[in-house]
Amino acid sequence: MALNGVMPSLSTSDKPLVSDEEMRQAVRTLLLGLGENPDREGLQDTPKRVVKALKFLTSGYHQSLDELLNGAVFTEDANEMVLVRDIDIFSSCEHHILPILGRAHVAYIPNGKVIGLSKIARICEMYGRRLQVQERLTAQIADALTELLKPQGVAVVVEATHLCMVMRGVQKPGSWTVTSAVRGVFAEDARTRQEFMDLVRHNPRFN
Ligand SMILES: Nc1nc2c(ncn2[C@@H]2O[C@H](COP(=O)(O)OP(=O)(O)OP(=O)(O)O)[C@@H](O)[C@H]2O)c(=O)[nH]1
Ligand SMILES: [Zn+2]
Repeated sequence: MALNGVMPSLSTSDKPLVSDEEMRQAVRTLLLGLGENPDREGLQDTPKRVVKALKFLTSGYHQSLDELLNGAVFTEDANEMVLVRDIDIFSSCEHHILPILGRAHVAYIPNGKVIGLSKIARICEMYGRRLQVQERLTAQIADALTELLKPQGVAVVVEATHLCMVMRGVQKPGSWTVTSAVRGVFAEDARTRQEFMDLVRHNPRFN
């Protein structure tokens, strides 16, 4: 079953159009453009490190839902809301390639099938490790769960701070962006949506 209709994914065997060496040269050029000396001791390995780091931060392009799921969808006669909240998000904004840091809260109401809970966090990671806008990240998580489980509904809230708005540009360190995507019963029924929002707001810590 093809599970990648939600978003094109590069397969691990796709050959990159640009070699690592070319990428390293580009980073070296950036350093020169910044007025740095790329040959000084501290920077000698920087092009290599930057390429490695960027590849990791975008490794979600090379993952697929199939692979990530590892078969962890189980038949279960459950009809109540499942919510996994406070999933860390480390993504990169596609406009500046600067971090988007935050949390995702993901809920669904099953329709005969449940998913391994860790897989919900893995889905967030896969889409997070791409160049993103927060709206698309949020929608992709919701669409992936919809495609995988055909549940009664899915709701996703992402709360994040964009370092491009904190460290540069408008420089608003306290700003948080909240995005949501609702599908199925969460879109159709205000009470179900409200229940989700109440659970997201509730502080669940036992202390
Ligand atoms: N909708 C949306 N916008 C984003 C996201 N991440 C960054 N942006 C915005 O993308 C916009 C890009 O605007 P531009 O004017 O082209 O770029 P810029 O000159 O760097 O803009 P400033 O950040 O305002 O300095 C900015 O307003 C960013 O805040 C995101 O996830 N979603
Ligand atoms: Zn940005």
